Amino acid sequence: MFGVVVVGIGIAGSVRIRDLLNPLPSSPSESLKLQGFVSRRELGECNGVQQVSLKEALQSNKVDVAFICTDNQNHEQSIRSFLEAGKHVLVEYPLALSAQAAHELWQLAEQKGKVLHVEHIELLTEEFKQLKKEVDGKELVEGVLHFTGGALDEQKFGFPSFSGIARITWLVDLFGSLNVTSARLETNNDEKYSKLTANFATGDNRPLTWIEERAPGLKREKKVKFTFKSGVLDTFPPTSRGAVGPFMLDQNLFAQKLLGHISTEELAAEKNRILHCIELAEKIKQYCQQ
Ligand SMILES: NC(=O)C1=CN([C@@H]2O[C@H](COP(=O)(O)OP(=O)(O)OC[C@H]3O[C@@H](n4cnc5c(N)ncnc54)[C@H](O)[C@@H]3O)[C@@H](O)[C@H]2O)C=CC1
Ligand SMILES: C=CC1=C(C)/C(=C/c2[nH]c(/C=C3N=C(/C=C4\NC(=O)C(C)=C4C=C)C(C)=C\3CCC(=O)O)c(CCC(=O)O)c2C)NC1=O
Repeated sequence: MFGVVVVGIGIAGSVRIRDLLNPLPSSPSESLKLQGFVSRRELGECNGVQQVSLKEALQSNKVDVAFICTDNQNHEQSIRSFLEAGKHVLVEYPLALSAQAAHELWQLAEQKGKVLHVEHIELLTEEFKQLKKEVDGKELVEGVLHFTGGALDEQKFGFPSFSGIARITWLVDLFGSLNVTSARLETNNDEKYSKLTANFATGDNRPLTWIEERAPGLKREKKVKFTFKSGVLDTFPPTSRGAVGPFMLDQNLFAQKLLGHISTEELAAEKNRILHCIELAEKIKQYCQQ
């Protein structure tokens, strides 16, 4: 059994508590036991789970694992503290808000011999799995991924290439390692509007464009237009709702890592993808600030 604390009780943290309290029968998640949660607010109790202080969570020998579900700007500090205290860590993406911090945190986890898992529900949705099937085996000519969504506070969630890292992860998972060729950010502070445009080249030197557009009230939506030698893909293939939600799938994967059931090859591939995506986010930020 691994004792767990959840840190940060917003949307993601609440889903984590729900899923920890209701593990799928006979799934790896049954080896996780929720011991408490950490919040800056005085919540006392949440679904029968006790609030604990950050200090208690770090020091308690009943806690083996921390789920970090706070705003992005807090991830680095929280991960560092829990790893230093000898705990395994699951963190909601993005791992950190700079490539350097990401590398340091990974090094620390390895030094401490602890699992550092970066949630990646964007790869675990039925929508993405179907898209990946469609794309598999096709030869890309050029492509665009356009995301729209509500405004995010940059103070809390970081530069848009980091808060939007799930879109980079999609492109890397579909088309392999990428290079950033240019990027720009347009903003209108009065309207809390931001539009990031990043241009990539694939390993075969094919162009990919990512647009991340955010403003209050903008609907959370993704559009793709992938031109292949064999034709254009510009609608998402139809999907049925998966039997198990993406956060639960991610939690099961994490539990399998704790149990030592994931191969070293798979772990290394995941680490490479995560660090590669963070490096792309960093390069995009640099281009935008030039
Ligand atoms: N909402 C979602 O569907 C998904 C969220 N994520 C990630 O999950 C993280 C949280 O996102 P949301 O839950 O959507 O945001 P949110 O704003 O609803 O929740 C963040 C919570 O963390 C708390 N918090 C911040 N600093 C803290 C600290 N030092 N100690 C304790 N609590 C602290 C805030 O008060 C807030 O309640 C982000 O990293 C986000 O990228 C990732 C995938 C999906
Ligand atoms: C309803 C309001 C709503 C909010 C405020 C919300 C926030 C939100 N959703 C995210 C990702 C995500 N959110 C979801 C899914 C959900 N997340 C949910 O809160 C719910 C209800 C679902 C529905 C099943 C998924 C699958 C991702 C991964 C990225 C993606 O594929 O879009 C992220 C991480 C950053 C990002 O990739 O944009 C945030 C902050 N999502 C929402 O849907």
